[in-house]
Formats: sequence, structure tokens, C-alpha cells
Amino acid sequence: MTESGEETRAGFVALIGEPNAGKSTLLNRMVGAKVSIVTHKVQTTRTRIRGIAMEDQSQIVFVDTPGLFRPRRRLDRAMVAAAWGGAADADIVVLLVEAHRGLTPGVEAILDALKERASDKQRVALAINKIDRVKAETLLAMTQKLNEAYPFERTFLISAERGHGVDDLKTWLAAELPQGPWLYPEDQIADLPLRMIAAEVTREKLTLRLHEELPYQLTVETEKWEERKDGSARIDQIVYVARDGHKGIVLGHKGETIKAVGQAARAELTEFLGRPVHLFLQVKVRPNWLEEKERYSEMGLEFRDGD
Ligand SMILES: Nc1nc2c(ncn2[C@@H]2O[C@H](COP(=O)(O)OP(=O)(O)OP(=O)(O)O)[C@@H](O)[C@H]2O)c(=O)[nH]1
Repeated sequence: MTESGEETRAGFVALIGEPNAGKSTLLNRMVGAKVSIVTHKVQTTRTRIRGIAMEDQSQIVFVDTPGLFRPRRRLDRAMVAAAWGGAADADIVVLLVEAHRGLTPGVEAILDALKERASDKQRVALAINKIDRVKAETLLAMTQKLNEAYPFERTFLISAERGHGVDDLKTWLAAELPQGPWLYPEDQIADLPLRMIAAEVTREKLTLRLHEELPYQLTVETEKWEERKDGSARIDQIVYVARDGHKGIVLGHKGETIKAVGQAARAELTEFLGRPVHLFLQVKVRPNWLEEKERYSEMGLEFRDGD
């Protein structure tokens, strides 16, 4: 109950879908704060990130999952496990499908997995995203086809980027979540530790700057976070790369790349925290990080021995 005596609702919503389906974009739009990183690169979301949206008297806690796909490497398998972990905990699952791609083999695989894993009680809604990219006529047929493939509770036609249909989806979720007290303080927008958010910001700037050149096994970690008496924060981060050659790419000619990345990340962190930030970046080569358990837990993933 709120102070005014209205019933409150709260629960978890998992956004699932193929890589690039628009999960981060949708999450950011519904939460209204940047908690997940949106880039043009596939597979950027590495951690289970939650954002919290308030709608009427409902608190919607989003579990943004990494893209679901067929895992090959160890890291990929950990990401898929994390994705399903999020879906299994959720009160409602929202499957995002791209309007210009429809029922792809990847979507079919997700539907198979849903049928296999989700219990009968699991509520699943469909959101066809990127409707700005297709003609209205194709949407009707696509809605029908997808609903024949899986008994979705509801179908929403949305453009996460432009905001079309997003309010309808949010209102529906808010009304459908179980009655109960709020799970988080109202002003909390993300339960992701600040250190991790700070690392994601730097990673995003590197991605934007390097595009296709971005070393695949690159990772950013916040090593130290010092609150200073003058109200500013000193943040020390390490950019780990797998090979010597990658170090040069990240540093750039005369260190230009890393300098520009540092400036851009510092500006965003200053805005995000609302106070001055001093950001120090270091690039280190760490050939085996993909196999190191510690790195996995820092990304919020489970390391699976013997996989
Ligand atoms: N045209 C169009 N593009 C969109 C829309 N929503 C998202 N996108 C774009 O699709 C791309 C992928 O969006 P993301 O939100 O990063 O997708 P994701 O599902 O979180 O991706 P992963 O992190 O790889 O799992 C970005 O370039 C977005 O700008 C939309 O409604 N219309």
C-alpha cells in the first residue's frame, strides 16, 4: 500500500531476444535512465543488468539479458546461462523480435527453449520491435505467424528507438505484475554497482571509437574508486586486452585513442554522478582472461568448470 492507500505492485520482467533485437534500447526507454549500453555492435551486453521503472503504483524491475544464441565458446556459454537465469526468475518474459527479420531460426530456437524450459505458469508476451523499418501490411502476417509458433499472452508492436508502442507495453506490464510491496527504494534506477557502470561507460566509448577494430576479447574493469574530500571521485580503470598488438590499437597513435576515450568517458561519468570525476585509464595485456574465473564473477557471470 502507498501512503494514500493504493495497492502497489512489483515484479521482475525479463527482456529476451536475439542479439541486436533492441533489448537495451527498450530498457533504456522504459527506465528513462541509461543503465545499459547501446551500440551498433552485437553482443555488448555482458552482465545481467536491471533497470527499474515506476508506472502508476507498480514497480517494474527489468532483467536485461545478454543475447540468446547458440553458445560455442566458454564465455558465450556463460552468457547464455546468465540469460536464462534472468528469464527463469521473471514474473513476465517479453520476447523481442525484429520486425524486418520475423521468425528467424534464432527466434525459433528461443521459442523451442521457452517451450522446454518455461513452466506452464510462465507468462510470455511478444514485442515486435523496429516497426519503423517495415510496412504496416507485413506486421499483421508476422503477428499471426509468430502467434502460431508460440501462444503469447499479448503481442505489442513497438519501435524502441522512436518510442512507438512502448507506453502500451509498459502500462500492460505495470497492471499485470503481482500485487505486493515495492522491491527497491523508489529513486533507485539500477542495482548495478557503480564500479560496473563506470567500466561499461568506458567500454562503450572504446566501442564507439574503434568500431570494427575493437579487439574482441577486450574488457574494462574499475580497479579503484576513491571519494575525495572536495566531492569529486577518482576512478582508476584497467583496459584488458588479449594480445600485445591489441594494446597498440587501444592506445592509438601517440596515445590519441585512449586519451579521447578517457575524455568522453569522464564527461559522461561526471554527468551521471553529478559531480567531478578524475578518470585514469591503463591498458594491460592479459592473454588468458577468458579462462579466468575472477573475470567472470566481475562481469556477473558464472564460470563453468570443465565446459
Ligand atoms: N530502426 C530501429 N532500430 C532500433 C530500434 N530499436 C533498437 N534499434 C537499433 O538496434 C540496434 C541494437 O539495439 P540494442 O538495444 O543494442 O540491442 P540488444 O538486443 O540490447 O543487443 P545485444 O546487447 O547485442 O543483445 C541499435 O543499433 C539500436 O539503435 C527500433 O525501434 N528501430
